[in-house]
Amino acid sequence: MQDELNAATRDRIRRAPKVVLHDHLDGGVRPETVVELAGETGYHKLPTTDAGELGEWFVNAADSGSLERYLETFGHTVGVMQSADALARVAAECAEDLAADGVVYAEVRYAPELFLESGLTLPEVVEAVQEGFREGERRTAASGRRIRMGTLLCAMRQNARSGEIAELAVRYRDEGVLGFDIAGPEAGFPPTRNLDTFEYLRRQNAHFTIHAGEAFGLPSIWEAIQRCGAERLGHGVRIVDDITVSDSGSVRLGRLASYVRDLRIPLEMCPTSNVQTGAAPSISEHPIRLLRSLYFRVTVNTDNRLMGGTCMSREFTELVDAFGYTLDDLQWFTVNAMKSAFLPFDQRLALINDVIKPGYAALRAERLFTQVAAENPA
Ligand SMILES: O=c1[nH]cnc2c1ncn2[C@@H]1O[C@H](CO)[C@@H](O)[C@H]1O
Ligand SMILES: [Zn+2]
Repeated sequence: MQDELNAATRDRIRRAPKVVLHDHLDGGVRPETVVELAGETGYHKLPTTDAGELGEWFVNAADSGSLERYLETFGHTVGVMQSADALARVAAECAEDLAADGVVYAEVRYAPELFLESGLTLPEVVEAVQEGFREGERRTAASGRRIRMGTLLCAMRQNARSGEIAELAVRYRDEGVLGFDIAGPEAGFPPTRNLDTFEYLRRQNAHFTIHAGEAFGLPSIWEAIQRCGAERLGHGVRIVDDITVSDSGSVRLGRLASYVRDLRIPLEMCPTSNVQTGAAPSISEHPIRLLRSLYFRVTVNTDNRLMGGTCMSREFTELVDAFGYTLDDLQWFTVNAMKSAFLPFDQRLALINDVIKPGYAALRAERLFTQVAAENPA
């Protein structure tokens, strides 16, 4: 009976309240929208103008085994998002799509510096996206669902604009920008290139996460935490390199892995994306299983819904199929994510107690009543 109540079926996964902390705006555009915006803006470089084919093209091209080649696919989404209207549309649709998948709280990130090709300024980019997220929240509410959107601004590791982007994040902190991130190719661009930026953010009491331990190993995670002061790790999968599991099954954590676990540093894990970039060999061999079993602060995320052909429900489904996770596990990941959000503490607590826990409880209880109904047919 307990198993029955706790079973994570496809339908329940979709309806369960979910939280995503690591989702890129320019990695989650609807293929139809890419095609339409390309037509409107005269962007001629798309490999096809058939939306179905384009969606498949993104997934296949991103399935490259290399982060650098994975990132090349963003040229097409970034290319069609160069106007305020395009940015607002993509942001509104992002909120709607996440909400339709049962996401109740999302932190979505993007790099403002990539959207200046047609003359927008950095503040204009941020304002357009914020307006789009607000519109998406309104449309979602009108459809009877609820989603709360937060924004993270990324600086690109290969560019030298992180100071400016951090200032932008601080300037818009009361308008829904909750934090900062460093994204882009990891190898050759250590986060310590931006030490001044991180010091500035700490002086401002601002939040930041860093993509680390995805395409590069432990030194990158160590730098992100100990030299830069990252509160969360984007991916962080390579932390397993500091964990030894003996043949008998006993586990030894190195000092960095212990530190990450002891301080409850959130790992923004993105299973599908990690397989696509070669950071993990397959879902069934993904380090998330070991890290979850050791009670690291693991969260589950989409990274790029377009490039991964994915959504939160699909990420959860893959994990349920691979590891036999139940609703209890999915609730644990979701509460972990909500605890780790850059939203103020009182609001995080309210979302956990008033939305997430009751949502999972209702799913378990439903099964209880169908059972009773089946035993006592009218
Ligand atoms: O998994 C990732 N690792 C590193 N960088 C990424 C990943 N996914 C997307 N981006 C980069 O972040 C930028 C801002 O959204 C994207 O344009 C892409 O270049
Ligand atoms: Zn990412």
